[in-house]
Amino acid sequence: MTVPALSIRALVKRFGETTAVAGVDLDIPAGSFYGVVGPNGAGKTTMLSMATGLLEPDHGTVSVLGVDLWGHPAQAKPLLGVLPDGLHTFDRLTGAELISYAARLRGLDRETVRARRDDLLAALDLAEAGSTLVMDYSAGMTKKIGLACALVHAPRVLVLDEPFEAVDPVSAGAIRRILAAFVAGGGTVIMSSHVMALVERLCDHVAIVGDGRILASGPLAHVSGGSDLERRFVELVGDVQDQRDLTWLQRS
Ligand SMILES: Nc1ncnc2c1ncn2[C@@H]1O[C@H](COP(=O)(O)OP(=O)(O)OP(=O)(O)O)[C@@H](O)[C@H]1O
Repeated sequence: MTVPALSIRALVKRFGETTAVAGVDLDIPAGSFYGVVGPNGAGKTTMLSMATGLLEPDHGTVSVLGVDLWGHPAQAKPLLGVLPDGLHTFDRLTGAELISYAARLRGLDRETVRARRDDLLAALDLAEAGSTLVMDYSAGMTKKIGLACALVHAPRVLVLDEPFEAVDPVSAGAIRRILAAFVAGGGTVIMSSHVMALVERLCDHVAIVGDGRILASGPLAHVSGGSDLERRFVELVGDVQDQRDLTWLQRS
């Protein structure tokens, strides 16, 4: 069997009384486009943060293409490209400077940095915004520059927290094309999203997370079980329990 892109074992994270991730085991096949879905507060961001070296687990292991992430971070991290949730970045740099900075940190030479920076700015429709400070970017532009930084060193595995959030439809199309080409070229994409239709359209595998656990995982058709993903999602995580009518919103 080929080595999984990401292999998560017995992963646990607690914040005080809250168990955000409650013992997760998950294998993400290399070459897959893997969706991670779940209700608000299910533990997706916490799980992906631990799976990418941003947050230390209380317990458990993570391997990236067979390399122990927390044991050998210097070998494992270059394999990853990460778009974290709520990117906190050096926003007093311009977009172009930020990409160059990310690329230089990864040890790319100046000529490669310049060429890739220009390619990414053009492909993500940020060429004009390249000389604008990131602090003046819209939410969607900030997402796109974060994605450019995640891609610039040509990683093998991309882990993206809500990559389409706040992104306009034209830019979303560009991102979809970039990600599809990345997977077609042998890369692996792992993406969290709340948009079921998007996951159904893009992903070939999916995991449904609830209460810090994996409720279902595997090929999309298998998890959806002949139904649509949204229905399966609600079946597994449950609907809003108190569905009271906000009658005071009605004028007559
Ligand atoms: N730094 C933190 N300190 C305390 N509690 C936290 C922290 N980060 C996450 N949590 C808690 O852990 C749980 C899981 O949060 P997490 O952000 O991982 O969920 P999520 O599935 O990404 O949610 P969403 O879909 O809303 O982004 C929540 O109960 C949250 O309140």
